[in-house]
Amino acid sequence: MISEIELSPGPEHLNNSGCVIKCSSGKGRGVYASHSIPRNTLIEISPVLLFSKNEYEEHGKHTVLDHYTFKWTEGRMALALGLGSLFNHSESPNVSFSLDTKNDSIRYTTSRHIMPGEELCIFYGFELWFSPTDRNSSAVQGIIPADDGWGGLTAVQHNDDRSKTINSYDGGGLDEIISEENLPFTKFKPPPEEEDAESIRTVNAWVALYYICNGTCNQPIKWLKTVGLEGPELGHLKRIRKQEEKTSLLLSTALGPPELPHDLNLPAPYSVPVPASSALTLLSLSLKCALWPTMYTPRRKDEPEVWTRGKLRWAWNAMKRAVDTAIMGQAEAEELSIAAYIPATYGTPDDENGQSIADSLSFTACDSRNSTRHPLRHAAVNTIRKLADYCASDDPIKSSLILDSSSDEVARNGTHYLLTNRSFFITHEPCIMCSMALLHSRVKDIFFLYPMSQTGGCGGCACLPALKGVNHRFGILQWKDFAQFSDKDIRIDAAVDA
Ligand SMILES: C[S@@+](CC[C@H](N)C(=O)[O-])C[C@H]1O[C@@H](n2cnc3c(N)ncnc32)[C@H](O)[C@@H]1O
Repeated sequence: MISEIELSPGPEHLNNSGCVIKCSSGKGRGVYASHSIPRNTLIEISPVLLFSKNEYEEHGKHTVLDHYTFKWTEGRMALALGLGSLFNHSESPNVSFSLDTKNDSIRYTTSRHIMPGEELCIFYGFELWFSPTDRNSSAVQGIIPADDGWGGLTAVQHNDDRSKTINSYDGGGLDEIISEENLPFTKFKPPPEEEDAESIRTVNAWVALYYICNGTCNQPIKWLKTVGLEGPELGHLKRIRKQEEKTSLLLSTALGPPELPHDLNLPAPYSVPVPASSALTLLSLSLKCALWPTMYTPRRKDEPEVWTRGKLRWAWNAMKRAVDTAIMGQAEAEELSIAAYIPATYGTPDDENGQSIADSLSFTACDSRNSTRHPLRHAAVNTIRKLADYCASDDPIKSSLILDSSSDEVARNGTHYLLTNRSFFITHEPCIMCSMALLHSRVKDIFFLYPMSQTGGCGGCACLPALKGVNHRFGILQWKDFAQFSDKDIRIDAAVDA
């Protein structure tokens, strides 16, 4: 790493974010930070020089320009002026870029905190024309970095694969509703919901009971609101039960009783069975409320999810991303060709500065059990783990993971789980272990391409969300036509756990 003193001050200061040009070992010139730069800083806006498709095909692509140009709209190619052409490629980029086609420029923003002297790199895409110096462990660990979705600095492709992998939902109105029979996937039909007293699942929870003195004593309720006992596991239950002059407080599901404040003079807590999930029908509501007041979150059985063209475009891109990641993992690290992708929720809004936060909220990983010699490093688990690591970080935008906490789905499943309200895309039907990990993470739905009849946990050899005793249901959607994503065959042995 180059020190701050070596880099500044000096004639290399080319922009006011303190980015300088230096020689980058084995890569030619590169862009470096002369001082630390916070995450999400716009460090460069490069105007572009545009080449028409013909001009580029006939001339540009036969020159060195082909190593510098970005794919633009309408088949055009763009050469970034300013610093834009000098960002080198990395598989763990620290800068993301967005094409501003209205203003004919490219905007470069740091995707994490940058240390002084660090090289600033972007991700060019999966198809490189050179051997990158930093090609190393990232693919091997099942960690594939974020792509800006534009394919990066690659030349226009003419091969058949590209024509086959065009998103057929591109173009047309985003809000156009696509009818059920024209959806590109089939939906697994879950069994009926619990309806009788026997099928209600419970968990034991600690409760404190007290008597209201003169109807005014609500300190215990105030204490409960501030004490931080509210875990996601109790999100489907009301915290207070009032029965005439008695009030009971729902405290926690911890193994041992929680400690109560001495000054409130509450009696020792006791443990009672409470419903393990919210009520989906009125019958189930009355049965569950007899145990403890429970939230009513009816599943709108007769109203299937509405799919618009825009949402299908989003889903198609997400599935394509999983397929590309699988192909890359197989090619680069001889992994099994299985990969998963968790996209940001459809319609994720930009931040207050108009910057997209979707990339920061998206996670992808391929299977890495071969390279790591770790039998549990499946693609689904690797991807969930990346999301979990992100949730454990101090990133200020991570609260955006829960985009609509008022939705039925969030209310039903609790707001604090890793995959609450999130869709999960995976190339192969996940095995029982991965399906259980997804269930525990409260995934909203799972999309896959290849069914795994001998090992799958989403209808193949078992169907986890349909099992009696599990406390969450998720949607299962199998894409009908896998050839649309790639002409490469990424099927795996039927006996393998995906
Ligand atoms: C857009 S230019 C980047 C600036 C370039 N280094 C220069 O000095 O002009 C792309 C070229 O940089 C080199 N390059 C970029 N990233 C690299 C990497 N990770 N490893 C090796 N070479 C890289 C390749 O030669 C590539 O064709």
